[in-house]
Amino acid sequence: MVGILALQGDFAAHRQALAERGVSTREVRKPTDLQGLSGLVLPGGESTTMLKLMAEFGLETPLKQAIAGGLPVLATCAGVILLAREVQNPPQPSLGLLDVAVVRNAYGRQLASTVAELTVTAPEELPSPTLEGVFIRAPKLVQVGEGVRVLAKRGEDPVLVRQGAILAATFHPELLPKNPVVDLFLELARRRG
Ligand SMILES: NC(=O)CC[C@H](N)C(=O)O
Repeated sequence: MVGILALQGDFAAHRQALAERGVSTREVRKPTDLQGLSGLVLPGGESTTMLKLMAEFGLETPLKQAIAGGLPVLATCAGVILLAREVQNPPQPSLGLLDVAVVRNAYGRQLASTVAELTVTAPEELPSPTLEGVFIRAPKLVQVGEGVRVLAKRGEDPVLVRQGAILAATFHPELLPKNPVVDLFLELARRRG
């Protein structure tokens, strides 16, 4: 069972992407929803709103514990901002579980949203040399720690990274059919069992 943080944002698109792969999902809104999961999706949306709701629903500490305990995670866009060690533009609190610094809204506003071709830099993790990525008011990773592996880049910018069982994309793999990033996350979740 894969959980999807469903406080705000595009959790329904993730649900759909996983349903297409025959994976059952549970919407996560309260601490008990985290029980018995093999993976967790932190969707895109508005990270500031998600932070507020996380605090309101008492989810912050249990989420932090579950992820620190090795629960495989697919974080997309705002989800990456929630996990980052440092958030800029403007600074805001975060769970600090992923050793990256991010600048919010770094590729321009909603109208500058785009589909870009990405170069895969870890061929043993992703099958094809390129990927498509949908960027919507996306954050930029401006610093990536030593224990964080860059799996794909947009130009020179890292846009898909992995740290242990955390897979983090500044774009939206759930919005394109058959995106291999979702499959890689499911592989991590399967390994966890
Ligand atoms: N598509 C997204 O998730 C955008 C993220 C949003 N701009 C934020 O800062 O929280």
